[in-house]
Amino acid sequence: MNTDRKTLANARRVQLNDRADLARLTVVPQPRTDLVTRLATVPGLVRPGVAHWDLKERLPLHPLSVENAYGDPRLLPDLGAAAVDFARRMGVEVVVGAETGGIPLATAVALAAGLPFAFVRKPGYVGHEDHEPSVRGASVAGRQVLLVDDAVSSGGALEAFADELQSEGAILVGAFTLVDMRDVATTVAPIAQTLPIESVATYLDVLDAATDHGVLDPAVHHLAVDALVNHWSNDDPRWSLLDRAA
Ligand SMILES: O=C(O)c1cc(=O)[nH]c(=O)n1[C@@H]1O[C@H](COP(=O)(O)O)[C@@H](O)[C@H]1O
Repeated sequence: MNTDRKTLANARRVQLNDRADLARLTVVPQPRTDLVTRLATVPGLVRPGVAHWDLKERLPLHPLSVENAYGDPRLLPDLGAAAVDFARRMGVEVVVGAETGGIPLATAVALAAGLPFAFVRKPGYVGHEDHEPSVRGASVAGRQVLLVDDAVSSGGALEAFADELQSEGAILVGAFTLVDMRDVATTVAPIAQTLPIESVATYLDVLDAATDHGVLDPAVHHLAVDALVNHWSNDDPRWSLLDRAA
């Protein structure tokens, strides 16, 4: 018997007719630590070198190329499945991907949860026409939505996407991201302090796992975390130690 037929047979046995219940049976929960390790060891996601904070003070020392997670088609469904419990708890009716990095993940979440999918275009993106609708896909008006993005840091993007969704009449009940960088952000927008947000890993979790699995050198990691957590100033003499260690 193939997996789908087995799932259907189980669903009948326990008298589950609802599509969402059926989807729940097909989700294979993974210990979150395995998922963090898989994420942190995706080739190119954590770069071994050191870079200082960018001008907006948003990107930390090891800029992550989070979108590289989408280069592994076996990883994406498991990342999506990680949001299913959260979506249920929040009473989500539509999963909305934030352009662009949130869209593949949101697709995986919607499929895993058996929920409708939509995406919201990045506000102010050059090349968009003003008259184009900002939300595409399933209708979000009057429905409880989960916003999915690849990362949250200052919450600036979250705030802008929330405004777009609100203008379409959506009820934003939570956000799901791959990496939560609020742990190293210098400022966090009010919405990112109050909206329920669940993520696969924090930024520091990713660095820890990358170090444990040989992607990052432990000496670099130690100094980098110190710099991040204690917010070294730009003229801190310890930056030269970090440069030498890298
Ligand atoms: O394309 C981006 O805006 C982007 C580039 C980048 O290098 N890192 C990065 O996190 N982002 C996006 O920036 C947003 C998170 O940053 P905050 O707006 O500071 O929370 C998310 O929408 C990310 O997709």
